[in-house]
Amino acid sequence: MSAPASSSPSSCKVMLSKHVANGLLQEVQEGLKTLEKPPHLVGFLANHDPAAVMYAHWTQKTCEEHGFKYSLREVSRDDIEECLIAANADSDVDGIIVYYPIFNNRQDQYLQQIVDVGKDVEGLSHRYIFNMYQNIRFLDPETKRQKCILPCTPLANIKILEYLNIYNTILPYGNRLFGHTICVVNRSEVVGRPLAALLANDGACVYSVDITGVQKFTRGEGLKNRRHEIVDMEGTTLKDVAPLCDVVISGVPGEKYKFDTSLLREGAVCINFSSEKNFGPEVKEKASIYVPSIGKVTIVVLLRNLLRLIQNRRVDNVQPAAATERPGTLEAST
Ligand SMILES: NC(=O)C1=CN([C@@H]2O[C@H](COP(=O)(O)OP(=O)(O)OC[C@H]3O[C@@H](n4cnc5c(N)ncnc54)[C@H](O)[C@@H]3O)[C@@H](O)[C@H]2O)C=CC1
Ligand SMILES: Nc1nc(=O)c2c([nH]1)NC[C@@H]1CN(c3ccc(C(=O)N[C@@H](CCC(=O)O)C(=O)O)cc3)C=[N+]21
Repeated sequence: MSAPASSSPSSCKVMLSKHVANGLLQEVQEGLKTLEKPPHLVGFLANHDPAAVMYAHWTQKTCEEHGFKYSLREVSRDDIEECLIAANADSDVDGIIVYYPIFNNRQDQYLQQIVDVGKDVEGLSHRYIFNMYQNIRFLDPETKRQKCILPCTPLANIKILEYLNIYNTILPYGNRLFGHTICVVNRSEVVGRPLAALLANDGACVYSVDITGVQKFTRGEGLKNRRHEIVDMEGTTLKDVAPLCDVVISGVPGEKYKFDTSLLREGAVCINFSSEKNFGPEVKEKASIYVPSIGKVTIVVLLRNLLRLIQNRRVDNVQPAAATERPGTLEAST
């Protein structure tokens, strides 16, 4: 019996993030083999935010399953500053993650700057954020042996786009998104804005959409600029830009928000990083590929960042004359 011609099954491929996570995990396992002892990640929990508690426990589980040591330190917010200073000085601690929000104001940014650059697994230190926006990829631009740390959720989105071959490896590293038009719905300082900047730095034309409007991030005509520039698109809304995009990435918090899939270009790639489902089931009628969540990749990226910190530290400890060893596998890609 053949299927009725009128209702052929949807041709959308639903891609689960575990496939990307498993590939990255292999890379992480290779890196682990080169170490004498398991890397030690310390998580500081100083709030009762359910999302943070869940993320912490989930990170712990992933660490323990894959040969990393994880310590969760639940502290009062009045003690967090001193605890961070102590962890910076403790040679038993390789990486530090602080779960936010804690004060939910500028004091959180202050705390982000206390974590030692050599232990900052989330790349929240000013130096990493500056280098990211400025499109400076190495801590040592001359010798290119120490890669900068990138924030986990934006980098997880990039790893998914690489897996989906949206990154075109025929093009040189740094230009591989040239020709793509990407919509990012969310412009928070922790995910949406860094993500838009990273994608534009890699050559994409990015429409960054938030509750206040649309901004366009690009490297200019023919990628003439070294880093992205931002233009405010006054009077433009999601309705105008979404149909232009071959990739749509959405991360709006709250269960009420739904991306209007009637705006999607036929065959667009759709990725959701919100903890809620920003795309309804009808997305499959329009999209070519739909990635419903990315959390698993985010956590593996966190572990990869931790290994990179250890690698960077190793390079730091080698005398320049002896520093002829080639960068390891972890430094070979983004
Ligand atoms: N899967 C992962 O690895 C991670 C997921 N998340 C999730 O991502 C979501 C966003 O987190 P944050 O960026 O920290 O939140 P946030 O509240 O700081 O930012 C939300 C952003 O969405 C925009 N927005 C809200 N309503 C909108 C609307 N109707 N139309 C267009 N834009 C709108 C806001 O303007 C803002 O730019 C949450 O669900 C969070 O749980 C966050 C971090 C990691
Ligand atoms: N310094 C810091 N960095 C963070 O990245 C951070 C934080 N603080 N504080 C708390 C929030 C919350 N957060 C989430 C991560 C994954 C999902 C998520 O949705 N994960 C799964 C679904 C979870 C499930 O299995 O049910 C997924 O995307 O597949 C949600 C929320 C990170 N946060």
